[in-house]
Amino acid sequence: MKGTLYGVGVGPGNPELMTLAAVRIIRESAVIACPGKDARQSTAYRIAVQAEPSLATKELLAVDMPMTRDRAELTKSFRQGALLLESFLKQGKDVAFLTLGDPAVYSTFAYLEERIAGLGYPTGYISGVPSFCAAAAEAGVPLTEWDEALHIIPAGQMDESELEETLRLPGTCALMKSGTRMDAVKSALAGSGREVYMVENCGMLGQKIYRGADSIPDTAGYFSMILAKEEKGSNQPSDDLSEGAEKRRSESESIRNPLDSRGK
Ligand SMILES: C[C@@]1(CC(=O)O)C2=NC(=C\c3[nH]c(c(CCC(=O)O)c3CC(=O)O)Cc3[nH]c(c(CC(=O)O)c3CCC(=O)O)/C=C3\N/C(=C\2)[C@@H](CCC(=O)O)[C@]3(C)CC(=O)O)/[C@H]1CCC(=O)O
Ligand SMILES: C[S@@+](CC[C@H](N)C(=O)[O-])C[C@H]1O[C@@H](n2cnc3c(N)ncnc32)[C@H](O)[C@@H]1O
Repeated sequence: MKGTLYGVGVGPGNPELMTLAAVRIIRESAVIACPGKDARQSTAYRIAVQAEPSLATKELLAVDMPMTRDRAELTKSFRQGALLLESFLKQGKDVAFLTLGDPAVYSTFAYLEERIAGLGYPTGYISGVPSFCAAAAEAGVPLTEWDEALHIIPAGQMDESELEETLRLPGTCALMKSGTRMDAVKSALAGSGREVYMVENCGMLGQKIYRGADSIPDTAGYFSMILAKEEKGSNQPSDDLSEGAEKRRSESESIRNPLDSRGK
C-alpha cells in the first residue's frame, strides 16, 4: 500500500497554537519531514517538538530547498525533494511534512504536494493557524469587520509602484515576506494613510509588536507580518462604548509562548 503525504501546519511560532489534528498526524506518521539541511534546526520542527515531544524519537527527514527567488533552482530542488519523499511513500510509510503557519499559504509543501499527487500518491493538507491571523491576535485587533476585504500580499516581491497601488485597495492588507525589503515597504506605508501594525517573530521568542508605520524599523527579520488597515469609515457603525479601544488594545495581553520569559 502507498503511504500518504501530509502537509502539517504547525502555526506561526507558539506551540499552543498547534491543532489537535496536527499533533495526531505527527504522532501517527512513520516519517517526519522538515524543510532545510538539518530537520532538527528547522523552525517548524522546533515549534512542533514542544507540542509533541515524541517527535524527537521519530524517523526525521531533511528536505533541503534553497531559500532563493531563482525559480529554475527552486524547481530543481522541489523535484529532488519530491523524489526523496517518494522513496518513503513507496515503502507504505506515511510522511508528515511540517510547515510554518498554514500549509495552504505560501508553503513549500504545496510545491512538493503537487509533484507527489502527480506521481499517484494520496496527499492531505492539515490546517494550521496562519501568521496573519496570529499577528492580528497578538496586536489585539480584528483583521476584517463588516464588509471589509482582506488581501494577502507578497510585499517583498513587489516593486514600489505595485506596493503603492496595492495599498490603495479597500480593506486590510496583510503584507508578507517583507523582511528583506523593509525600507521600500515602509516608505509605501508612510504615504498610505493606513492604520499599521507589525508583528515580528509572532509567537516566537523575541516577538516584537510595532504600532504605526513610523515605528517600523528599516531592517527586520524574515518572520515579519505587517497588517495595514484602512482607516474606519462612516460605513462602520460604532458607539460610545468603542471609544478608547485603540489605547486599551495597545495595553492588551498576548498569549505567551510557554518558553518566553516575558510573562514570568
Ligand atoms: C528569497 C527569500 C525571501 C524573499 O522572498 O524575500 C525566501 N526566503 C528567504 C529567507 C528565509 N526564509 C526562511 C528563513 C529562516 C529564518 C529563521 O529560521 O530564522 C530565511 C532567512 C534567511 O535565510 O536569512 C524560512 C522559510 N522560508 C520558507 C520556508 C518554508 C515554508 O514556510 O514552507 C521557511 C521555514 C523553514 C523552516 O521551517 O525552518 C519558504 C520560502 N522562502 C522563500 C523565499 C520562498 C521561495 C521564493 C519565491 O516565493 O519565489 C519559499 C521557498 C516559499 C514561498 O515563500 O512561497 C529569502 C532569501 C534571503 C536570502 O537568501 O538572502
Ligand atoms: C513562506 S511564507 C509562509 C507563510 C505560512 N505558511 C503562514 O501560513 O503564515 C513566510 C512569511 O510568513 C510570515 N510569517 C510566518 N511566520 C511568521 C511569524 N511567526 N511571525 C511573523 N511573520 C511570520 C512572514 O511574512 C514570512 O515572510
